[in-house]
Amino acid sequence: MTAVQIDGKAFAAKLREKIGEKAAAFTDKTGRKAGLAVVLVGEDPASQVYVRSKGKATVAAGMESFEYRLPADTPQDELVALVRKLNADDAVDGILVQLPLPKNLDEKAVIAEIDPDKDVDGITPTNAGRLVLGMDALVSCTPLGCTMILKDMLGDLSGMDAVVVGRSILFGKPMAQLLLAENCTVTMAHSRTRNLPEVLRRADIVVAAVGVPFLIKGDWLKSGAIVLDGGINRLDPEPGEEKGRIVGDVAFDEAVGHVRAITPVPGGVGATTIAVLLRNTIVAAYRNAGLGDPEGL
Ligand SMILES: Nc1nc(=O)c2c([nH]1)NC[C@@H]1CN(c3ccc(C(=O)N[C@@H](CCC(=O)O)C(=O)O)cc3)C=[N+]21
Ligand SMILES: [Mg+2]
Repeated sequence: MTAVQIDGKAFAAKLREKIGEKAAAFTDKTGRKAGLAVVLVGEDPASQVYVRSKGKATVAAGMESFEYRLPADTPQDELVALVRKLNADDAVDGILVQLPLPKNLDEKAVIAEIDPDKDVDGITPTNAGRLVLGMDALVSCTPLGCTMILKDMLGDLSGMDAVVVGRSILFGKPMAQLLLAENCTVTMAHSRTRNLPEVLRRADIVVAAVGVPFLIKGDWLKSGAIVLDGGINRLDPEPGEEKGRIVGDVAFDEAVGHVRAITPVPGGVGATTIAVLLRNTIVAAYRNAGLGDPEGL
């Protein structure tokens, strides 16, 4: 079997078109653009890839982008003060603090400061709780994008065996909740899982984001599997390359000849993540402006 390559860029482009319309309508109704604030502390490589794609996409969608780049040794109280300032700023509808934070910072304490109504990553205790309880919530962009891709491809996911590889607050945990809500049988695998190939063997759906290049081998996957690769790993540069290539967590070249469908890296899940971030920002902007939910997103 040769897999369908899922075109994350095309999926994202369709979503961005709808978002652009909502953003324009928001500006008509309120007299200002919806705004997204991004805070990057230090130099995490995956975060740098994200920030680069994000600023451009935000402006292209008719929204405003506010970027804060802070040194890795920024003190806790300064970062908290910035988050509080953004919480209070009416021009800011969404706040994204890039994770992981440098080790000298208390990540949980920073996250708890974010206004849940501006929490476009869905990582505050309020939004995480609301997701688990099946209430309306802002939900982390990568897992929400993966769910949108799966539903677009398959329609009903009921009864499917899904394996989520990774258990982070941004990816694995919300991903598992979203798949549960779609009536999948969900298994969560992670760095202490004993026999990952065996766990993966029965998966109809594999969703991975752990940050280990090529961790998942082609022959670990069953031939009918649908594979969404959320890994963003920069390899060391090959001779003649200035920067290393960005690759996923799945050995794509092996898997592509084997499974039913797979997302490439780049151009798959990551491309969708950005569009979902804009989606969450416009949803937050509408709700906070008292305009209700924008339709069709
Ligand atoms: N609080 C927080 N929320 C996040 O969602 C978050 C984070 N922290 N920290 C870093 C990771 C990484 N991440 C990416 C999302 C999209 C691309 C992306 O745009 N990828 C494109 C372009 C890649 C390229 O430029 O080559 C693609 O895969 O096609 C990359 C990386 C979000 N993260
Ligand atoms: Mg893990």
